[in-house]
Amino acid sequence: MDQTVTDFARAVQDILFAGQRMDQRGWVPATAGNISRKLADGRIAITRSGCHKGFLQAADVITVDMQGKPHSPENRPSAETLLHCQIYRHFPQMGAVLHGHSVASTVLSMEEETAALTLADYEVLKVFEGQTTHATSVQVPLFENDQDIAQLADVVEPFFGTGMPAGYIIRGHGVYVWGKDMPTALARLEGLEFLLACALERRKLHV
Ligand SMILES: CSCCC(=O)C(=O)COP(=O)(O)O
Ligand SMILES: [Zn+2]
Repeated sequence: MDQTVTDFARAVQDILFAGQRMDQRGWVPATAGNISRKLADGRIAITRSGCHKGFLQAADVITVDMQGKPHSPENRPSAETLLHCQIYRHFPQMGAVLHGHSVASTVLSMEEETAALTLADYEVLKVFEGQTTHATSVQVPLFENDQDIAQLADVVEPFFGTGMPAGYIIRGHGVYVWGKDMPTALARLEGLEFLLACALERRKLHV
């Protein structure tokens, strides 16, 4: 079988599996969230816009180029495709991007008045690239939500030069994480969501 077809088929499997895992944890309510995987030929396999990510079918995964243009004009890619493309352009070694809408990321980002959420002294910080100890802190940048995704991408752009270690959060919206492959991206998402849940619980204790 053609390597390209096999690679795409494997990407579809990765994306459907990731959607199920994210749905099991309540991170893709309604039709929220989107998932992508870079293909060996430089195309991006990404979820269609408006489908429930917990019940994806193979037909719900389409391909776009690095500028976010679908290879088949009749396909409507995720409304947030440009944010995925931006990550792949800045981090060519990355192979998967996940976007989820968890309660913790949504609530904490609406409560936090500064420009970043600080996660410090947690053992699970070691899930993020380059982190080797609990005795550290990770800043997760917060960006204002915007229906104009190209405009939102422009706001995020300067932060890629700062070595964002874990990903970022759009206020009142959700998280973006990435990894060299889907298992790594999923581990980062689960690690970040665990830490956000801890932070939310701690805020409840101190009300
Ligand atoms: C119902 S959530 C609103 C859209 C959104 O934020 C999202 O993550 C899903 O958009 P998509 O176009 O990828 O389905
Ligand atoms: Zn979203």
